[in-house]
Amino acid sequence: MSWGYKANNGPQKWVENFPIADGVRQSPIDIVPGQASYDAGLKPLNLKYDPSTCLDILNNGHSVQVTFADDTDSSRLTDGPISGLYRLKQFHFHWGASDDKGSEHTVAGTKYPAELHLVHWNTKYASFSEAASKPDGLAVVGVFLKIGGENPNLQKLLKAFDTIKSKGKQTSFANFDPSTLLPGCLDYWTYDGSLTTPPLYESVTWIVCKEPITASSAQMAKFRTLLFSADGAAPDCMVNNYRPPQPLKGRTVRASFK
Ligand SMILES: C[C@@H](NC(=O)c1ccc(Cl)c(S(N)(=O)=O)c1)c1ccccc1O
Ligand SMILES: [Zn+2]
Repeated sequence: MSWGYKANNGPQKWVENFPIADGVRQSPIDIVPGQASYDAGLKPLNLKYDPSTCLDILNNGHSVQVTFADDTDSSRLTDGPISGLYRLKQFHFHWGASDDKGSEHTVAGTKYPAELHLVHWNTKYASFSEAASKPDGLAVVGVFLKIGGENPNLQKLLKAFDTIKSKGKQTSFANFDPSTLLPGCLDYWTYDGSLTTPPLYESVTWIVCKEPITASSAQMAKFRTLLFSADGAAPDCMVNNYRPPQPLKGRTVRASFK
């Protein structure tokens, strides 16, 4: 049986096939603002995305993912806590069965209804898959979603959901600008962590934005119409696809803001 988010294959069981689940730099974590240390040396994030690199949107059986052409530097992240240039590979979300949970990172114990992850890989390596297992291989920008007014930029994504309801469904998705999903203020916390899904590689520089973006409760309900299950199988709602916070194990969380 493959990994998932249920009692019999979920986060508490992942260590059986992925022993690094008990590693020293696992993600997500609970971010405690009062314990983060302000670092004046941290640069502002420099994100530049080219909508023409947007390729398609897919239900990978664990989340909904939008993938990008990463054969050029036209959608990339520089500065912030990283050195060098990291190319955008994909973005995806994690969310709950109800509006009171769903994010992977938490802030002083507070759970948000969802969390967006923009996954970038270090161009000192030849590809995403080569970078994914290196300690400085990946940089993920995390953005919390909170319940508020309808988010028109999210609406473009949600409209595609009916065509990718079940696992393995994919459809072309062009000219989407992921910067429309970023908050106005790019203050962030940063720490060394891991993929939050198997294979849980400890290869991620996490960059978690302090300011959430909004989604309406109806938009959150749309995420919950997606299925973990493939066409023809018993429908299994895609909800609670989040890993809970992991032990900090002595790591420092830095803040880009006072
Ligand atoms: C669910 C999906 N995971 C990723 O693609 C993924 C990749 C990199 C990062 Cl950094 C993250 S994360 N959540 O830490 O931002 C998630 C997945 C994993 C394995 C096999 C198939 C599959 O679809
Ligand atoms: Zn993720």
